[in-house]
Amino acid sequence: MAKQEDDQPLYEKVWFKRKYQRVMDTFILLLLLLLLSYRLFSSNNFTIPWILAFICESWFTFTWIIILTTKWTPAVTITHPNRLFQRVPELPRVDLFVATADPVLEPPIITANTVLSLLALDYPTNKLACYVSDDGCSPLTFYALVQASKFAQFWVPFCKKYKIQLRAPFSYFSSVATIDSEHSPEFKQEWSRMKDMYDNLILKIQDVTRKQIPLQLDGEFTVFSITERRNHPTIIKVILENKDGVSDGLPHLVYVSREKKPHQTHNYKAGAMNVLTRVSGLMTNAPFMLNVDCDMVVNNPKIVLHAMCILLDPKGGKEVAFVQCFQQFYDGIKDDPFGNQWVTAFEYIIRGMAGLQGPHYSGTNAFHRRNVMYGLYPEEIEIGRKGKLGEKKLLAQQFGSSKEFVKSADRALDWKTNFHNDTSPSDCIETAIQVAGCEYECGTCWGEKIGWLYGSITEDVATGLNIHRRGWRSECCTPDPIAFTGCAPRGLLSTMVQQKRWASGLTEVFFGKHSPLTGMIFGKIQFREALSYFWITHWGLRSVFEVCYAVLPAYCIITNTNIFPKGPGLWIPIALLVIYSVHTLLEYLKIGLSIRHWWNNQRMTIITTTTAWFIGFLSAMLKLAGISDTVFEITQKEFSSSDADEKNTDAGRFTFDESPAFVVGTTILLVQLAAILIRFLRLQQSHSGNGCGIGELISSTYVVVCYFPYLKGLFGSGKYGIPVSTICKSAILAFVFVHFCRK
Ligand SMILES: O=c1ccn([C@@H]2O[C@H](COP(=O)(O)OP(=O)(O)O[C@H]3O[C@H](CO)[C@@H](O)[C@H](O)[C@H]3O)[C@@H](O)[C@H]2O)c(=O)[nH]1
Ligand SMILES: [Mn+2]
Repeated sequence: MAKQEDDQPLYEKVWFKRKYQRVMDTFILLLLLLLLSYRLFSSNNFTIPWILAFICESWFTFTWIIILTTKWTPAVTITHPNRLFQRVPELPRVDLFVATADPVLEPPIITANTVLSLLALDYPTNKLACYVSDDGCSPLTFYALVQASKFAQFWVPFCKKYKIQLRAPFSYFSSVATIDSEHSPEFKQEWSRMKDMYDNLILKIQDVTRKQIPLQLDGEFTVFSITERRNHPTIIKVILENKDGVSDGLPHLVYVSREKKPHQTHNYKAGAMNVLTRVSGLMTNAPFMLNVDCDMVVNNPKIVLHAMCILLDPKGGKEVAFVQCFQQFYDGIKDDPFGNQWVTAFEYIIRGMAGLQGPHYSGTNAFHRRNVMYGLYPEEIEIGRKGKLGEKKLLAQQFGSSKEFVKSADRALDWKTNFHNDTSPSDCIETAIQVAGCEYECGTCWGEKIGWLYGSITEDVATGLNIHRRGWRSECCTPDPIAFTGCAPRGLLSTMVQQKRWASGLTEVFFGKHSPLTGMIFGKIQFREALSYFWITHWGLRSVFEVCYAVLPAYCIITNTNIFPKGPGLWIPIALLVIYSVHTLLEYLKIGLSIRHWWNNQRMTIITTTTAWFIGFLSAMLKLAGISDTVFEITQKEFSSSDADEKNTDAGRFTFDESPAFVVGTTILLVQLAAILIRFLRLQQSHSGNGCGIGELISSTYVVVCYFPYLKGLFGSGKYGIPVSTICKSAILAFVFVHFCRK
């Protein structure tokens, strides 16, 4: 019996078929091919718009093939944490990384909650260490963490004693706002005490944030009195230290604000992660690292155990470089008005990738192997790095000049999961300050071959791609309840900032030296995996085709030409639109989403690709041309206490500002409106025979329907209206376009 248990795997991977989906996807592909061949063989119609339409549709067909192969063989992983204790004599250490960068866009109370939820994980506390990177170098964030650590002394035991699931206090207290009589008096008493303490914590943090009580920069805080955000020495503070190594105490908690100098590039989040990797390498050197964004709170306290099932599995585990949990949100607005919750993308695309070489790394909610981050290849598993590159001199060239760090890296590169340092964090502060300096990486492999990669503001995709390129696999971990939840952008403006950043970052990857294509040809990215990476990284480029396809019908109406067939041929694009819509709608309904959710997402796909992605693409092009650099603009996170929600009755309404993305959108809308107007006033140029038909009118109207929130914005006021300057710019552009068409 015991023997049998020994043989049971720690996790299973189950591939499944979505037959109906396969049929529909294939059918849509056939329709696309039919449309393309119709275009090829209708020789009477080789006009410029016709050829442009053909090029765009070829591109769409190509991306459809990619989506189809990505979705073809989805898989789920089932983990068995209860077997872990029988199979693994000693659980390995895990270092927990949290990144924050701006105390205004990322309120410290959010970071404090994330940290509290991590400190309270169901895992031996002497095996955990939590490192917070603060790129904002903010005394407020530090203050919030210090206060949170005091609260943690009570909060963590409370959570563990009563097996609380939600261990970020704000999510717990908003789900359990009052307690009823069925609980024991003891629990009630402790609950009230916790609630009071937490309310007190919020008050304290809010008071200093709103500057009602000035933060005294003395004692622990003195270092902050001489700092500027972009010009300051490294600050490392050990806030909590589990000196006795007890398994039911509190984990270490370390605050790190890496050195910044005004003219030194700091590589945004990737740079921050690399500093945490080195600092933690000196302090705890855990074989595994979990990284989360400051807003991603733990939703399933057993998540580390689930992830360890995959990473420690004797068979599968050795090929798996990282375990990715889905990005899900606790404050998503109903029916996803801005299309930033990605529910279907995870369900269909990422699960699809999970059935191939594995999901891409999405920047947060991922467990990494330290030695893989240090550049290890799967072949080096058994021998470790020692055999080949073990020489200390070589290691120092790659990892930098700190002897202590090189030693720790050397140990990490040995394929063992139970290595660790015996020193305690506060013993290594001086060496840690050295490795967090902004010149430490000069001349080393950091950001190139080691750690999080530089050069793209979507460092996550680049880094994951590089790991897959070396032949590693990755795995999804989707336990029930879900692992982490975070803030989804709550408005159109922050959504646009995020989407623009992704589009430019992904374009950088697409055209960079670590593109999916080179990864496949020169590396070990499998063919279908490379295709799905192609899909992720082509977002910026896709916008060019989408913008082109959106203005083509308007062009045709104005010039009285056509891109769609007439007569029976017109049924091909109509059938495509209808079947595609019904099929995607069913995909939404099948996983419990509403029709409204589906429509919002359809609409936002058109709006986002033609605006934010287009601008993102252009800025990546400027970077590639060496004209300007791309900047990591942080997404705003809002701390949603219940009263803020009440005020926020208009959540989901579109708001606008003067950003260039809105100029593009407004121009596209005005061009369609102008075209439709021209058509109804019968101002079109007359043509013999081949004039514009109903197909173009339908398309143009469809674009207007998708852009309806913009139409409302034209007449809206305040933040709900498109700024006059934007309307003027767009009107001029639209006028130039119409004029150009009519010439
Ligand atoms: O200079 C910087 C900039 C950002 N961050 C942190 O990076 C994280 C992600 O930034 P956020 O603005 O929340 O980006 P999202 O749009 O939510 O990010 C998604 O996309 C990013 C890549 O574009 C990934 O890094 C993220 O993990 C992923 O969640 C946050 O914790 C920031 O504090 C830093 O530490 N330093
Ligand atoms: Mn985020």
